[in-house]
Amino acid sequence: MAVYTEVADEDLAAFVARYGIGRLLSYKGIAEGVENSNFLVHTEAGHFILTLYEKRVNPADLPFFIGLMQHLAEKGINCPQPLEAEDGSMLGTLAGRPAAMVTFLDGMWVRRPRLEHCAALGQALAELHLAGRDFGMTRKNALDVSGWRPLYAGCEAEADTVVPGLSTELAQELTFLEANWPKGLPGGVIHADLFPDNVFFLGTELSGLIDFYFACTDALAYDVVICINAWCFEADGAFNVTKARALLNAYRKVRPFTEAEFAALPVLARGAALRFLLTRLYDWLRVPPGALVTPKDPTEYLKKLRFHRSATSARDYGLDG
Ligand SMILES: Nc1ncnc2c1ncn2[C@@H]1O[C@H](COP(=O)(O)OP(=O)(O)OP(=O)(O)O)[C@@H](O)[C@H]1O
Ligand SMILES: N[C@@H](CCO)C(=O)O
Repeated sequence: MAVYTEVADEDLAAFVARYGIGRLLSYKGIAEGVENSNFLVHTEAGHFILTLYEKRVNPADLPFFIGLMQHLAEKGINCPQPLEAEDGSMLGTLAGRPAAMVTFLDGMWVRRPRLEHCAALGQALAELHLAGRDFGMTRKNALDVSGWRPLYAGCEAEADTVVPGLSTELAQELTFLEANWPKGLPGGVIHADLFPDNVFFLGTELSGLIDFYFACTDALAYDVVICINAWCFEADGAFNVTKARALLNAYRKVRPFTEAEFAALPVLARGAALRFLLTRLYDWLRVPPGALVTPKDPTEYLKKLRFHRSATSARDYGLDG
């Protein structure tokens, strides 16, 4: 479930009335998602998404996220467009939480992405990176290489209860990545969480990108390998190089890789795997008894990390140069 905050009907109706989108006709909580509370809101003007930002979102970051969605939507990216209230604000307060209304996007996320989905995603990611070039705000990636050690420290003592030997393996990986993390790669706005559940399709046509709440300023190629990890491994853990090739080739048709990015792919992919392994492990070790949200499996990302450790060049991801 992802409705952490209950909203009184009359409060919601008053909140909606500020947007000039007609009367509230109906609404319902959306079960998917884990970070924030989301509602599908139906008014005389159509359907909208209302998000109440929960504890893990820093309110100071909200102007960046909202401003970014607005910027990208204006550039033609299919992403939620924040609605402006009659007083000109795009952020309000509802039930004691910061809240925003955004446009509803049609489409469904794909449980088992095929080749054509991976290609469409690669193209859309490159378009997002180009559209973000002239966005005026920046946000440090809180989960970049400098953020991994504190996360590890929070898991170190119990990691071996999940997989024997995991604590040492993570420590060694972290030390390697801290010493070898690429610097000076082309940077800009990245989505940083473009997993299949954040990408909508109508058939094989990509119809929308959502959930910009990890977006930040970082190496563009890092966003690409986050996608390789999330889209190009099969359910049994096997890497599908054909899907990776399709994703990367579609991306580079829109924004070609530099030599340095090309060379950095394996190490970036290791870092991206470690980042999601650590956040999943951290959450896994802290599931409250009776929790309604099932934590995501950290070992899925351990397998991905081990695969990338065996990779030596961009060729292992299907690229020849
Ligand atoms: N603009 C939108 N248009 C249509 N549906 C949306 C939109 N935004 C969110 N949703 C729906 O709400 C669900 C949860 O949204 P989202 O992924 O942003 O939530 P979250 O709690 O931040 O999740 P996550 O755990 O992925 O960080 C989505 O799976 C989708 O069904
Ligand atoms: N996409 C993340 C979860 C929330 O953003 C993961 O799969 O670990």
